[in-house]
Amino acid sequence: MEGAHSHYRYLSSIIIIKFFSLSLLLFFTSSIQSLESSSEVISRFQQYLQINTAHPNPKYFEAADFIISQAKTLNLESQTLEYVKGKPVVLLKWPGKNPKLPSILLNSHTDVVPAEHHKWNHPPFDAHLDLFGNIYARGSQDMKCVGLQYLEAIRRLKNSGFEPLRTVYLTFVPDEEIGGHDGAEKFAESETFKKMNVGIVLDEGLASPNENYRVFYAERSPWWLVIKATGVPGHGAKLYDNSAMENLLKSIESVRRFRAAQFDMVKAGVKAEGEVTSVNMVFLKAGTATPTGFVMNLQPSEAEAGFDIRVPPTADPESLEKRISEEWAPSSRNMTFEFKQKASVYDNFGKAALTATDNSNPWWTLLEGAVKKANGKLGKPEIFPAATDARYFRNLGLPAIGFSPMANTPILLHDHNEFLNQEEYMKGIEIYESIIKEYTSYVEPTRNGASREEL
Ligand SMILES: CSCC[C@H](NC(C)=O)C(=O)O
Ligand SMILES: [Zn+2]
Ligand SMILES: [Zn+2]
Repeated sequence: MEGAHSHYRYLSSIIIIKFFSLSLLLFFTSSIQSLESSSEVISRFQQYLQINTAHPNPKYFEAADFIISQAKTLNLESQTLEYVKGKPVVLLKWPGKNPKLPSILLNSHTDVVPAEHHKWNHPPFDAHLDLFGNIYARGSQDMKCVGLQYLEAIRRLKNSGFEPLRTVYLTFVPDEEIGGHDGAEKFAESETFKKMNVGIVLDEGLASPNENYRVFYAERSPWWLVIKATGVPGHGAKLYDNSAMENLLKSIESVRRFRAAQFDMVKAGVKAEGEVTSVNMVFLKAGTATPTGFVMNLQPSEAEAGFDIRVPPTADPESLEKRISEEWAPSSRNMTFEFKQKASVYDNFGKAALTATDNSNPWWTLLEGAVKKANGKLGKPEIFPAATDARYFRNLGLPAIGFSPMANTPILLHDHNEFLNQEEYMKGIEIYESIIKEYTSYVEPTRNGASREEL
């Protein structure tokens, strides 16, 4: 009896051991499989990063060919629009089951800012993957990551058999880094865009050093101001009023007082970066130059300075214009001014270009829900401090949300050694998978509670 019992125990332990080794084997096989597929995903990201699309000579057609080849593997419709020669806009389409419903536009730009190669630890177009999983490349954060994450999310959805109700469009646009005038601006004004019947646009955001993704509902308008002073020239040893330098310095003092007051509100935590008007002097031009240097004993008759000003959509642009003409460049002090760029804070209908972040905007609520479902956390919605292509869509009165899913990542756009960790990149794909699923499945409810789709 005793022997039979121990024999039974022996057999059952063998069965248990076999069961565990089989599960272990299955576990490792599936990990290896997912490791393989994630390495393919990362390798596609590296390929895109390796295409040098830096200004002033971006390889736009190489980037377009790469995107189109990816689109083919996904069975997406593709077309290349060339509003300006040499500047392709690649438009991809994943048709929805109900083409009458407003569509979703996922936008990204293909260009990147130049890099000072010798100041990087890894060459900026090698897309080097280091031991920590960090991928170093210009564009890894701004914003080739987002462009390919959209595509990888679609790949996963397609592989799972998902079919969207709404149509998804993707645009890969040129020239964002130099203003977007020959890219997103022309596209947003086009007949093609009108026919797409877009309901919501997603565009770029910024990395977040903490666990909360940053998300943007508006942006500050760039005003690039040049002020010029003229004045009486004279001997460098003479004290007199109304020299060009003195006239310009009075303006600079006034600008600095304004700047400090705005910055103090940010420092005190009263306002966020995007909620104040920033002004930074970006050049100073004056003096009488000779081949051996500036003349030191001559007060020049002309002096000028340039300022990068960013105006939030919540600011009063008229009062800032008044300040510029009365305090920063008053004609009474022999001053003139011109704008190299002056984007309106209003949309085409004269309203502040803001995308609602409450339940009046279903796309906002859906985004919040989708990020949560994918185990991501959103920070408080912000005003983007600089300019993105999203402004061209908001100007048309469309909702546009700036979002680049990069948490726990230092903000390195336009910086040396820009990188993104591969795990963060993979997590971002899951986030977009969730967003695209929610967005494309959304059916607008009607007053009586039924959905428009049912009617
Ligand atoms: C004014 S067009 C240039 C666009 C650029 N965008 C970013 C994100 O740096 C900027 O705000 O300076
Ligand atoms: Zn960008
Ligand atoms: Zn940029």
